[in-house]
Amino acid sequence: MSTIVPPAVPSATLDHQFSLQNLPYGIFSTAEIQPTVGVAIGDFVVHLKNISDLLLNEVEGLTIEDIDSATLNSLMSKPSTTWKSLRACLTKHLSTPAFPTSSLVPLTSVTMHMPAKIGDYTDFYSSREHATNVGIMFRGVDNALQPNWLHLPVGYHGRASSVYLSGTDVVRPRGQLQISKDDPKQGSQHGPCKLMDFELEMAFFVGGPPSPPATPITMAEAEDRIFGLVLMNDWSARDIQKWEYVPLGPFGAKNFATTISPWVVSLAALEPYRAETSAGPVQTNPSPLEYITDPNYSSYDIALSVSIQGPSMSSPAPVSRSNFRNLYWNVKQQLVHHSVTGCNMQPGDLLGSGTISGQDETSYGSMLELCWKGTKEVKLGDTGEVRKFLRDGDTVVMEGGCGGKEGVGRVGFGEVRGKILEAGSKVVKGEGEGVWKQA
Ligand SMILES: O=C(O)/C=C/C(=O)CC(=O)CC(=O)O
Ligand SMILES: [Ca+2]
Ligand SMILES: [Mg+2]
Repeated sequence: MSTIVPPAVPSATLDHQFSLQNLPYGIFSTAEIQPTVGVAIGDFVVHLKNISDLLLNEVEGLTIEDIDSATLNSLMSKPSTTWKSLRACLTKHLSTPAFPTSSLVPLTSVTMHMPAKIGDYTDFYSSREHATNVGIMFRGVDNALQPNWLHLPVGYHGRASSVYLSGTDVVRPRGQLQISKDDPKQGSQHGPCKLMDFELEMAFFVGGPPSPPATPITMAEAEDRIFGLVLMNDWSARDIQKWEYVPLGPFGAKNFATTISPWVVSLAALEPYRAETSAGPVQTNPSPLEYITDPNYSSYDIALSVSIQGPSMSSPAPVSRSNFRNLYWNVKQQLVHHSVTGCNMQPGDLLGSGTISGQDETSYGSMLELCWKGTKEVKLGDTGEVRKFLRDGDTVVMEGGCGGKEGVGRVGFGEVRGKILEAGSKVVKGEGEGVWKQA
């Protein structure tokens, strides 16, 4: 556990989201530096290639591709022992006054890029409160939580190629919408989504060498197969979803855009913030089958928030505050269940947590729940503005981090943000791989 301020980077105080405890990985570039691997520390990024002699010498199994590539896939594909010794090596050198400051690039001068080439993307549905709330709204109180839900982490395979980086503008989708809200027999019409929504999620990147087919990952192996976590907004078109989801689940309502934050935070960084078993949901009624039983409920105390900034507002107003530990199924259980049938897991695969809603209505992770399918208005601070679903020009900002533990550095995730553009708007590639902006 790192409790000191690195002498060569005085900005990395214990209160800084990129304290010495964090050391998240990302892909950055500047006017002079092509996209490459960096580690955030205080107000700077460590340019790993710049200290490659030191790292390659001391970290067994590390290669130059791992620390100088346009994605983190090579580093992710290494065994967890390599990521752990890289972290230990960085921590050791950053703790000395002799750390070479010539390798530090100011955060204000960098452009961030997609952290990895995502081979496959899966999204879970692991908050009991979210599943219950959506179930009540889509299927009624009696069928809210399906009979399988407490036995396995429900999920669906999403679309990897439309996972974009924070900052991407999201064009309001067009699709099929039910003509009558209450009577599906009247059929559908084509038009712009009217019930545009966000979903507050986190997601993890699979790490370690690719698993061969028919080789399920066990609970004992799971932590060594999780490279790190990011924030995620799973943009959702609720009216498209309502009409299309029967019986195979989400399709076009969630395949047009999903955005993630650029810095990947390791489980080692989160370790001091592991949630007490008593702080998480109890899994005893029913107890999970043995292959997904976690002896110590493994989750993390990560505070999460969602804010919305309308076009006429000067800053985003908070609409929800939740916590990662609200999830019923944890990341290890999600990974193990995903592979139980023999599904091969690859470094760079992205697994979304599902919308993170808590019990309190101020902790709901989607507008669908916050406005209870349009029956309530959500106030945007004291601006006088209210919302049910998202309007064109609205920017959604999600933030997350761990902190406030005596003597332990903060571990922040930064933010994931995105603006809604009017249906039919054109976008072009923005600054940074994985970013799309209004044309
Ligand atoms: O039909 C339903 O119950 C709704 C499913 C979802 O909205 C899927 C989803 O994205 C899961 C999640 O984020 O928790
Ligand atoms: Ca989702
Ligand atoms: Mg999505």
